Order: sequence, then structure tokens, then C-alpha cells
Amino acid sequence: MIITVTMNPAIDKTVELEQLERGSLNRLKNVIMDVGGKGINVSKTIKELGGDSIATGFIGGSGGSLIEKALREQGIKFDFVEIKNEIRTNMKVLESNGFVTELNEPGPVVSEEELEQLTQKLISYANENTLFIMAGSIPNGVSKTVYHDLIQKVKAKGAKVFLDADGELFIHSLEASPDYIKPNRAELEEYFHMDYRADEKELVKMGKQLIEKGIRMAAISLGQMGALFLTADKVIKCPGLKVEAHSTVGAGDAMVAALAYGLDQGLDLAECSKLGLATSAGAVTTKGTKPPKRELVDELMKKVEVIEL
Ligand SMILES: Nc1ncnc2c1ncn2[C@@H]1O[C@H](COP(=O)(O)OP(=O)(O)O)[C@@H](O)[C@H]1O
Ligand SMILES: O=P(O)(O)OC[C@H]1O[C@](O)(COP(=O)(O)O)[C@@H](O)[C@@H]1O
Repeated sequence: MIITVTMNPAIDKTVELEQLERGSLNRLKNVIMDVGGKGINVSKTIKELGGDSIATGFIGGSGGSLIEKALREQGIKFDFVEIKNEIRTNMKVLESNGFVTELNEPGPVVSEEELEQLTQKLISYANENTLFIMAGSIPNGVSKTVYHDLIQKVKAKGAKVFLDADGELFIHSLEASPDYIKPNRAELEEYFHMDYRADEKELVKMGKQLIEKGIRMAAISLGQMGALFLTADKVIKCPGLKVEAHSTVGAGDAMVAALAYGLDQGLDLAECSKLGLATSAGAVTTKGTKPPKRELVDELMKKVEVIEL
């Protein structure tokens, strides 16, 4: 069973306008609302691919009720810890030239008791057949070592963990050896303190260094350039697909979802890579943070090139 963990869920508000003028009145052309946060997006995409997951994490206030309503309507199972405070709204500003400016709120304050409730919930789900997706930022009042601590606890019960986090969260979590990771180029370069754009050889070298830390599979996503997928004995490159882009927000989550679904189904690295690339490219064609339809993913999969390096 796949369990997604969203510690900092959000209502994603995508606003469209011609061009953003800083310091002026901007009138919007269109507004789209989606329920989001990384783990929740992963659950939405897994459902669209034909799989099942349980969405967990924190939920609170009227935004929380909206998320539960949307998940119920989409037939996605959920089991959140209800917190006292209201969850956040994240603004995605989409300009007609394709520029996306993301304004993500920090999130509510979560108490120690609420965190303990979530910890116990995750431990109760953990066994050899569980794959946890721990994804996204964490709310206020929670330590940056939280994923590290949770990974250790659920791995002790035989579960596997797919981690998608950045900055300090990523650094601490790696010390607990998550099984699967999906850093994007910027996250990887930041982790390795690179102050210039790494070339393919350097990206592969950095990916291999992460694998040596005990990670089973590392996907390095490169935006429109595609992605690299590494295990201890294979490196695969999939060049990006040319698609009509509407919003790149949610593309990373779509890749995580497809990889997790593929791994859970026992697909090999090449098949997982193909599914990951097609699903993420499909996500770019949808408005807001909606997942792509399975039929589109199947069409795109025919176009994915798998190159062994
Ligand atoms: N403009 C684009 N055109 C085609 N595919 C894209 C585009 N942007 C992202 N993707 C796909 O989505 C994946 C994840 O995007 P990326 O921007 O690297 O991740 P994140 O959203 O986590 O920063 C990429 O590896 C690629 O397959
Ligand atoms: O928890 P964070 O890091 O603020 O990210 C949350 C945001 O990321 C998203 O999940 C999209 O992420 P990706 O573009 O990386 O797929 C949004 O839906 C959400 O607003």
C-alpha cells in the first residue's frame, strides 16, 4: 500500500494574467483552485494512473474540509490528523509568456501533540508492504529533522520511503537513508554546494554519490530537459518530451507519483522511468495542478526515449 504524507497541505490558487507588474494593480484574467500539497498531488496522480493510496498528514480549518471533500469526490482514501489551525493557500501566478511565480505560505503552527498523533498513525501503517511518500515542506513548530526521524521509525518496521524534500529537510533526511528520492537540478546543486549549472556528467556523478549513501533509486528531474534515473548498477537518461505547457506546477509531484506507482507494481527501472517521464510531461499540459489523464500518459509513453548511459 502507498501512503502519502503531506505535513503542509495547501489550497493551490493559480491566477492567470497577461504580465505581472510589480508595485502596480494587476487585474487577473482567470483563477483556478486545486487541492494540493505534494503528497496530496501524488495521491491524485496515482488515482488517475489507476492505482490506490491513502493520503495522510495534517489537515485543518475550512481549507482542510475542502481537501477532504475533493478527495472523497475523487475516490481517494484519506486518514489525516485534524489540527487546530487553518492550512495554507499557495498562490501560483501564471503569465502569458509561460512564466510561473510561486508564492507559498509557511503553513499553520502544529503542536507537539498533533505531531505525535501523526507519528503514531504512520507507525501503525508501517510494514514490509508499505511505501511511504514523504513530500514537501513542513509546517511551523516542526523540526527540520522530522522526516529523518519518521524515516527511521517506519523503516524499523520494514517499510520503504520515497522522499521529496529540499534544503535542510533533504540534508537531514538523507542521513536516515530513504529508499527513493527525486531531487530536481536546483536541489541537487544546492546539496552539493555547486555555484554553476552542472553538466550531465556532473549530475550523474552527484547522483552516484547519493546512491552510495544507501539510496536504491535516485531520479534527478531536469524540467523540460527530462530526467536521469540511477540505481546502483544502471543510469538511464530520458530526454524531455515536447508538450504544450500550461503550468509546470505539479510536474515534480506527478513524476514522484508515477515512480512510486511503478515501483509498487514491480516495474523495472526502464519502465518506471518511462512512466515517470510521460506522467510528468502530461502534468505540464493541464491547468493548475491537475494530474494528466491516463490515456494521455499512455500516448506520451510511446514517445519516451530510454537511453542507458
Ligand atoms: N516544460 C516542460 N516540458 C516538458 N516536460 C516538463 C516540463 N517541465 C517539467 N517537465 C517534466 O516534469 C519533470 C519534473 O519537472 P521539474 O521541474 O524537474 O521538477 P519540480 O517540479 O520538482 O521542480 C521533468 O523531469 C520533466 O519530465
Ligand atoms: O510544501 P511546498 O514545498 O511548499 O510545496 C507545495 C507546493 O508544491 C506543489 O505540490 C507543486 O510541487 P511541484 O511543482 O514540485 O510538483 C503545489 O501543489 C504546492 O503548492
